[in-house]
Amino acid sequence: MNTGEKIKALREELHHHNHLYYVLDKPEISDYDFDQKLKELQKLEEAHPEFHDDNSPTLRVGGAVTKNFATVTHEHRMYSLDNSYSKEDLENWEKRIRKQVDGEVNYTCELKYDGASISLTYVKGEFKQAVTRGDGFKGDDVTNNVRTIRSVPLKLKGDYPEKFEIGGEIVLPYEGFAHLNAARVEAGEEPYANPRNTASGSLKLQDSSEVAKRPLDCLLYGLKGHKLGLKTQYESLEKARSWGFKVPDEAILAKDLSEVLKYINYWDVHRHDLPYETDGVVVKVNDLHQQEELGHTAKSPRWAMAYKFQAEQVTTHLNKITYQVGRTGAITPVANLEPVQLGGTVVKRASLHNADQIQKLDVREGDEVYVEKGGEIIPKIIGVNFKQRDPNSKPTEYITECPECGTELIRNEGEAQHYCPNFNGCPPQVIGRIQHFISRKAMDVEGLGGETVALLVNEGLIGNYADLYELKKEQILPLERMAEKSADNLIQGIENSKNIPFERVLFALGIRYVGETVAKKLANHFKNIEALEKASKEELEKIDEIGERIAESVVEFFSSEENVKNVERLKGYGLQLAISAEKLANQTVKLKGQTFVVSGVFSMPRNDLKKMIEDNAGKVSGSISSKTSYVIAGENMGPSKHAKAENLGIPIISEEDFLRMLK
Ligand SMILES: NC(=O)c1ccc[n+]([C@@H]2O[C@H](COP(=O)([O-])OP(=O)(O)OC[C@H]3O[C@@H](n4cnc5c(N)ncnc54)[C@H](O)[C@@H]3O)[C@@H](O)[C@H]2O)c1
Ligand SMILES: [Zn+2]
Repeated sequence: MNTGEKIKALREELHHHNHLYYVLDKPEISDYDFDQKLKELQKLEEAHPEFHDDNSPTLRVGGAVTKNFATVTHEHRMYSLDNSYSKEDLENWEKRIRKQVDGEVNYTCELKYDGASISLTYVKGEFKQAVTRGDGFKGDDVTNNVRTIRSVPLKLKGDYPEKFEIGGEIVLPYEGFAHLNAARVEAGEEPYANPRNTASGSLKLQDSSEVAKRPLDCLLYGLKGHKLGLKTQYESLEKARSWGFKVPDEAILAKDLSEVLKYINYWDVHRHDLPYETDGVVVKVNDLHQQEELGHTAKSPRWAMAYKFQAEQVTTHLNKITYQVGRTGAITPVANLEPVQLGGTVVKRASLHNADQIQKLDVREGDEVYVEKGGEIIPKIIGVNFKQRDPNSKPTEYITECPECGTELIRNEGEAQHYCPNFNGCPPQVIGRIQHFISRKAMDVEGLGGETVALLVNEGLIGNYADLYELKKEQILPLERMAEKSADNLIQGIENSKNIPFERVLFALGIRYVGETVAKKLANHFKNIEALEKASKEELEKIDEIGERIAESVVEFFSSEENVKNVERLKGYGLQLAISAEKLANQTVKLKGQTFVVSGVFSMPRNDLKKMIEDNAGKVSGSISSKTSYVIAGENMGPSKHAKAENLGIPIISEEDFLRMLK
């Protein structure tokens, strides 16, 4: 095939897949494969401009009008987005932008909602019309269908403009999707393949009362109109939200590309915690003037770029669901899979998180499941291939007893996780708690690792962390792989841990919900373990940022005789169970009741500054709000923070001003 024929064939192939995807909602290849083919075509076209064609899929928005609805010409054209898959792609995009606009460029980062593109028109605060993207110039009038979606406001509140359009995405959240499919399977109908295509298909149903039965949602992201009086994309999101639109608040303002990348990396890992599908992040030049300067290509705005997550996804068979018991007794359901190659490793197990997740996805033993890997975390099951479900399969019944010790499981109200309450008798809890105790951020016992802890417990040499301090060299020498030197190191490591400060000992105790930060708070507040032991739930709850859940957990911990005995023993061995005199001397309550936001670069490390605030009973907060007492500004403080503080009338002080406050 020569190049011309190759280009022609690719175009035809892509037209065909566009039709399957946008019109029939039944794609036959993955999005990734589609995008690769599109990229290939793009490259060929760039290298061979002689084959230019205005109708090429590289130059046109992929959809079409369906003729099943009234056709509406868009007043404001609707565009697609350019895609990037790597840091380099984004950097190149940024370079291009910088050449075209003057001044500083900030970005709004939003999630890329995976559904069907829609434009809503509002006049005098009332919902008037909803039109699909279609081919970008014209779309289908689906007003009656969209009216049935509860999150689409029919009447707006606040100071909205007289007339405007707002762009958004109609999505089908996971939970609704699973329900919908379960009902279909039960009724002997074919289940839907994925939420995106189902959302898009639902929108095109002829009977609005059918649409009303689909739990669709509408997420909005872009205002269009004349004289809206807006300056930035971020501001327009806030405004739209204030008028009553569902604008997800995961969006952030990023001052440069490194912040953009941070956002991307975060959501690449955390996107599965969202109730709906996202396939990436959309980065937009924040300033609307700059956006205007940059303009559009035939297909996409130049001021925006989608970053698509690499969805490394496979399907495999779920053989069995088993349950793991963690050190705090929390139960995690685990999917045992038919081994499958994914992202360079063989995956055999995937987390199912908790009972809600199993229910949400409606996962059952024997299902074909979609497994995905994001970042460093263990793979997740993100859905079920309902088409291949055995019609006789039964919903998963969650266990009621601990798989390790047989104790009846507990699930507190409002909590996702079940747990085993047999704190001191459940083997994985006993081992896990000691492993946590010796870990680096806790007692940091050198020469002792997690496997040795398990060995010591299984050999009956220790049963809790206090027992560590009774260990003798002669006892551990006979253990497997233990030599003279490693035994000495172990004993020395345990001895050295007696100098670890109180707050870390408190963290090491492994009280549920008492993480590093909470441990620090409690240590600073109570100063010693006796005071903490005596504290009532009410007293604990009075402390800043200590909620009911933590307070209950602390009280519960000290209500166990066994725990109190262990703590007494630790005290007896000489562990630090009170704040040191030296540290006490540096503490005051001078900043009590005051909240500080620290921003910029200072003469001392920022963490030291924060520690000084906390040591003097002040509070550190990450973002400026009306509750902020002072903003301590260092060099290079971000302009948006500066503006926000000024707007709210919050005093901005220097490092020297702050130090003077402490004098
Ligand atoms: N598998 C297939 O056969 C097949 C066929 C055609 C298209 N596709 C997929 O569809 C993609 C093309 O679709 P497209 O043209 O809609 O582009 P796109 O989905 O890559 O991006 C553009 C759309 O993103 C949406 N969007 C979601 N969140 C947004 C936000 N916060 N801000 C702005 N826009 C947001 C908008 O509706 C916009 O129209 C392809 O890259 C491919 O992945 C797949
Ligand atoms: Zn148990």
